Amino acid sequence: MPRNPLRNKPPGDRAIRFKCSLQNTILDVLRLRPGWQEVTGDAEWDFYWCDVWWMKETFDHAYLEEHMRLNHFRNHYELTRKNLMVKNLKRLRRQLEKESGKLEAQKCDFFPSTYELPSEYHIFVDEYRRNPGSIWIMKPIAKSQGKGIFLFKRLKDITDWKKGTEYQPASDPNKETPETYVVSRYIENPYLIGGRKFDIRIYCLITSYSPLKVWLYRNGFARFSNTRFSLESIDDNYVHLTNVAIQKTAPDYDAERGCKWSIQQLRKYLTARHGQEKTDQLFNKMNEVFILSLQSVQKTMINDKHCFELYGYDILIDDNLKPWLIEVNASPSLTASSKEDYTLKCGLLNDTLNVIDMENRLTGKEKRIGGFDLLFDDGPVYLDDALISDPINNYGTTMNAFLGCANNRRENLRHVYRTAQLVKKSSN
Ligand SMILES: Nc1ncnc2c1ncn2[C@@H]1O[C@H](COP(=O)(O)OP(=O)(O)OP(=O)(O)O)[C@@H](O)[C@H]1O
Repeated sequence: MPRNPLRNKPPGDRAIRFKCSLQNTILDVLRLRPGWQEVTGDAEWDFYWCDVWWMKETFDHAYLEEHMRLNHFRNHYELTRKNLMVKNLKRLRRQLEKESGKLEAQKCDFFPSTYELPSEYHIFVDEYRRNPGSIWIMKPIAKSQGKGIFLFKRLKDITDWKKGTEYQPASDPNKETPETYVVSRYIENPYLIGGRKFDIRIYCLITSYSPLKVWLYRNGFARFSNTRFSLESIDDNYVHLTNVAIQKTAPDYDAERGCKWSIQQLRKYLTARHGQEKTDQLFNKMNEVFILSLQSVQKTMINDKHCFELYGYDILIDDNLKPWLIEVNASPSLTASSKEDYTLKCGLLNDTLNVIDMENRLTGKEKRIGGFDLLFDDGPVYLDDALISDPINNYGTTMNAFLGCANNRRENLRHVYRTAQLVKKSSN
């Protein structure tokens, strides 16, 4: 019997040959990995950190040997394209409502009301009219780093924009149809720290969709806006968009400070202000967001044992301590914006490679590998008490939520994961 059922190790004792399409921390990590050797061009490889274009253009024609591993699933975009993510989440909500009732379906209300434009324009207009005075945010589905995003209040802003050059297919001879956008309810009551808005980046590593196996990274970060939050100036992206790509162009941006907090810092702050229980509830709800969103695409994803995916989740917290899913990134930025950021990303990537285990060192029974905790393995994972120690550093385990009430811990967790269990049962 092989020790690890995935049996990644290439035959013989030769080096693990890797290819890498990116020129940032991942390349540094791969180059420093003992026993790994870089190959380029058409050379044969065992491990390829590719870009999403390679998946689209080449994967379907490539023959992959048993031990080869790739960092994307073929149709990763089911979760990472803004319009498809919402379509899949809406479907999950409908399914839960039909099978388990409205109350369970409400557990899926962690994404703001969203419509695809132009295809759902009329449904959006009905919703817009039912919510007079609300603020909406428009985002092109195929762009990132805040490009093309704007906020609006009046329907007229949309009609004017539709007439404008960005939307009109005629402005680009290669475009036959208008660019697809999503329009979402803008979360007008974000949780503020020092008067500033922030969002949270958390990493989840999926090593299989069937069965679903999810690893959660304990070290994420909060990204702050450089400018105090206000709803007066909805045209000011520095106030409303917290992505680093936008914030780093602000005139008073401090590159070394980088407007970032570690998750541990954030957790300490929230615990001091709201107490352990409320903070734990927030982090448990986030775990539920990760699991339900992944379950929403589980059946649609083309599972392939050669593939894994490191998703970057963007979560916004509102002033009621409710987490909102903003988007999921298939290629979360691996470029470091500061020394701390470089350390975090190198740690994340090294631990990712440790979980993928090309070296075939694991038994397959591990629940914690480096900074990763196993969150879901065809069902919620309950870590052994020995792994539960420091509530601040153990954010990802969910167990920490119940320190101090050990007897209730499992019961509470079962409650948190009830919906995930229902989804699993109904998918079988
Ligand atoms: N519905 C919303 N309510 C409030 N703020 C939002 C909402 N959607 C997005 N934002 C803000 O806008 C920023 C950019 O949004 P989003 O991440 O969807 O765009 P993007 O261009 O794909 O960015 P990324 O660089 O993360 O790929 C978020 O970081 C968040 O601060």
